This record gives sequence, C-alpha cells and structure tokens, in this order.
Amino acid sequence: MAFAEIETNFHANGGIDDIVEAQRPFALKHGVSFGDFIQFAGAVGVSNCAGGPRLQFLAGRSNFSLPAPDLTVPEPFDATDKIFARMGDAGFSPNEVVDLLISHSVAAQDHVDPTIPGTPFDSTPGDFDAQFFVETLLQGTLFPGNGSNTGEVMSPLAGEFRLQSDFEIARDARTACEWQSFITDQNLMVAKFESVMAKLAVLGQNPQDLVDCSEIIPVPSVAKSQVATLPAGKTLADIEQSCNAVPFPVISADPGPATSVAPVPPS
Ligand code: HEM
Ligand SMILES: [Ca+2]
Repeated sequence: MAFAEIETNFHANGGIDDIVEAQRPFALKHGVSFGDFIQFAGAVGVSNCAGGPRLQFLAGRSNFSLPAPDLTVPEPFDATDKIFARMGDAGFSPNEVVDLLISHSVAAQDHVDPTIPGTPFDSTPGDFDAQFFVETLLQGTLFPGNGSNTGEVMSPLAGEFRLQSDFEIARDARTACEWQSFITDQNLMVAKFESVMAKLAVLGQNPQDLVDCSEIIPVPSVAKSQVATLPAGKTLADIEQSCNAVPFPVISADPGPATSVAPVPPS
C-alpha cells in the first residue's frame, strides 16, 4: 500500500491494485498505519463469511517500511519445493502453508485466465468451509476458460478454477494429510486458520508492542455443517486420495444433476 507504484507491477501481485487503491484512503483518513489497516480489513472481511474465523486483531504497527524486492511472492506455477522454501524463509512449515491456503475457500481468480474473471477456487466462495479441500482432490476434467494459462490445471467442475500450486500441495506427501484433515472437521480448520493468521499478522513485529483490539472484530455466523460434501454428480471414485496415513473419509454427495459454479460478482 505504501509502495503500490512499485509492487503492484510485480507479476505475482497481479490484481492486488484494486483493493490497495480502495483501502488506502481509509488508512490515510484515519491516521492508521497501512499494516494495521490491512490486518483489520482482512479480519473484518473473513468474519463476513458464513462459518468464518474470528481473527485476532493487534494494532500499533509502525508506518515505516521499504519496498519489497520482486520475485519473493509464490506464483501458482512454482514447484512446491520452491513455495515451501520461500514460505520456510518466513517461518512457515509446509503444513502451515496448507493452513494459510484455507483462505482459498473464499477466493476467486481474475488474472490467471483473464477471459473468465471472478472464477472461484471452490463451489462455495461465500462460505468459509472445507469444500476447497474436497474439490481440489477430485480428478480434473476440464478447463473453465481458455485453458492455456501457466499456473492453471484442469478442474473438476464447470465454472471452477484450479491453481497448479493448490493441485500439487493437495497431493504432496508432506502436506496431503493436513489437507485431508479439514474435510470432516470445520472447527479444526477454523482453529488452524486463526492460529496461522495470528502468526502471519505479527511477522516482523514485536507482539509486546501491539495492543489487542480483537473485540472490535465481528463474530461470524456459524458454519452450516462440520463436514464437506462431494459436489452433485461426483462419487468417492473421483477422489485422488493422497494421504498415505489416513483413508479418505466417507462423505455424502449433494443430490441432483452436476451443476456449474457461478462467477463471483465484481466488487
Ligand atoms: C502458497 C502460495 C499461494 C499461491 C501460489 C497463491 C496464488 C493465488 C492466485 C494466482 C490467485 C488469483 C489471483 C487473481 O488472478 O486475481 C489467488 C487468489 C487469492 N489468494 Fe492466494 N496464493 C497463495 C497463498 C495465499 C495465502 C497465504 C493467502 C492468505 C492467507 C491467499 C489468499 C488469497 C485470496 C483471498 C485470493 C482471492 C482474491 C479475490 O478473490 O479477489 N493466498 N491466490
Ligand atoms: Ca468455500
């Protein structure tokens, strides 16, 4: 937000300019540091999703910073080894990368395939649920758009987008069991996200110097279900089970004919 004219030009930051420009005036108007504002807006944002987390919010980050160097943010076409190494530099284990990727349950792409903006990563982009962890393990059968994009692999549902990085991390021996563990345990998923986001939020900060303002973050509505489902038209035979230690859970399929996933409306 401080160096948008530099950092939004980095390829890995594609699309982030919209939200940066929307939020900056609020931070400036209220005299809040950009770091605090981003953390606050993120916590309020996910609290709007059904079943979402109530993230801790600590205030008091300084507004002193320097532009980041390019090529440090993971790309969807990067190998898992590279993504884990980069995230490891910041102190996150491979399983904590999975915990951070819970965010892709409420996410959509605009720029990997620019012909289909708003194409979500799971069938429930408004719900903070574990559908993402089931649907990324289904066999890929189609490209929702033009299908010729680096960082994209085939998805299982019309209208759903699959990043190569999500596909690979779901199947990597280091992370497949963490990935599968959320499918039948919404509470575990939310608890892991709250904990890893608390870690992310204080990177480079001394938490002792920050003030806990978590009580201003809204309480999200409760989750519709603790257990994810197979999308209509899919069976357990379509799952590419990847955790060697634990069998894939028996989950039910949604009734009805196979449907396609609607795009997320522009914000
Ligand atoms: C592990 C490495 C990661 C990769 C390679 C990755 C890649 C991507 C890509 C390519 C998009 C689509 C961008 C666009 O086309 O507009 C995206 C969207 C998104 N990502 Fe990630 N991501 C990663 C980690 C994370 C983390 C750690 C978070 C947050 C904790 C996150 C949260 C999101 C959200 C919320 C969106 C959707 C934005 C929207 O709907 O407008 N991602 N990600
Ligand atoms: Ca979802």
